[in-house]
Amino acid sequence: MSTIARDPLGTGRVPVGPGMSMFDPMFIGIDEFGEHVTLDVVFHNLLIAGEPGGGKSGLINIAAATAALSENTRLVCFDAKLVELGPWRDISDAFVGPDLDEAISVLRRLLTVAINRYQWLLANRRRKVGRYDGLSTILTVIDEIAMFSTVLGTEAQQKEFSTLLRGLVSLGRACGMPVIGASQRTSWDIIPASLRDLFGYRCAFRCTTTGSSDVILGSGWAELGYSASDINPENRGAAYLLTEGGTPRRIKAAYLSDDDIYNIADYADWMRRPSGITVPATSRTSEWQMAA
Ligand SMILES: Nc1ncnc2c1ncn2[C@@H]1O[C@H](COP(=O)(O)OP(=O)(O)OP(=O)(O)O)[C@@H](O)[C@H]1O
Repeated sequence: MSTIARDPLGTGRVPVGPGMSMFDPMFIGIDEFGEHVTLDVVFHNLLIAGEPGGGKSGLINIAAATAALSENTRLVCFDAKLVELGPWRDISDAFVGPDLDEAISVLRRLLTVAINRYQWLLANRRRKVGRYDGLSTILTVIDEIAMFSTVLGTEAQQKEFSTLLRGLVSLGRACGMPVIGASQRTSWDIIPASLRDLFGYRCAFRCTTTGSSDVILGSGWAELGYSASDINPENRGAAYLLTEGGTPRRIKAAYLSDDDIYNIADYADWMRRPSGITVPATSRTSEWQMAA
């Protein structure tokens, strides 16, 4: 009789390592023709915005789940509400709740890692990291940017957070440190064009006005007929996705229920233990190594 060492999903079977990589296309849903929609997240930042209940957290969790199951990938989560990204806290290198001091300190550390990686790239005569460099992908996921940039802390701290975030979004993409940021509020003060334009991928879930849709996708798209205000409020998970150089595309994001999310998070946690079947990222540590 075979013995199952550990079976977090309670399926009675030994799970097989998924062998996923952040360098592979990340599946996020289907388009209006039923075709798979995938993103190249390692080299692009993703901005997700739209009115409450549109489906932002669903997409964020798809990305977090992919990262959690991918080899050599680390997660850094910012979630002032705690519960949206909470399932991933045990496998995150850092999980920041409603604490702006901590948010600033974690962003500073991420920027230091990014700068060290550029020094490494320069020393190795390279312009961006590759799949076989051995450097981990560090995915930073921020749910509700506005909580950190306008609600918590003092004005000076909020400004510092916004500056550091802009720095990470500008630096991260070539050194394997992409950022996925979400916002419920779709106004210029929360998503200024100078920040938005650093996101190569922009996903607009249902918005109330054409103006707020343009804040996410970019000025002029609503006039050309691409406005997330056209999305039926009942059609949750529907969005316009703009990828670099393209025109916005109607998509329906994939969706994971809360049970799915916790099952994947438990499985990822088990897989990441040294005794698991694979060890996707070097073990969790409170101090990131210089370029790992
Ligand atoms: N892709 C999807 N397919 C089907 N249903 C979805 C999808 N995404 C979201 N939903 C439904 O819509 C509800 C709200 O989704 P979600 O929490 O992701 O919205 P949100 O935009 O993050 O809201 P908030 O800003 O309040 O956090 C979900 O509980 C789910 O029932």
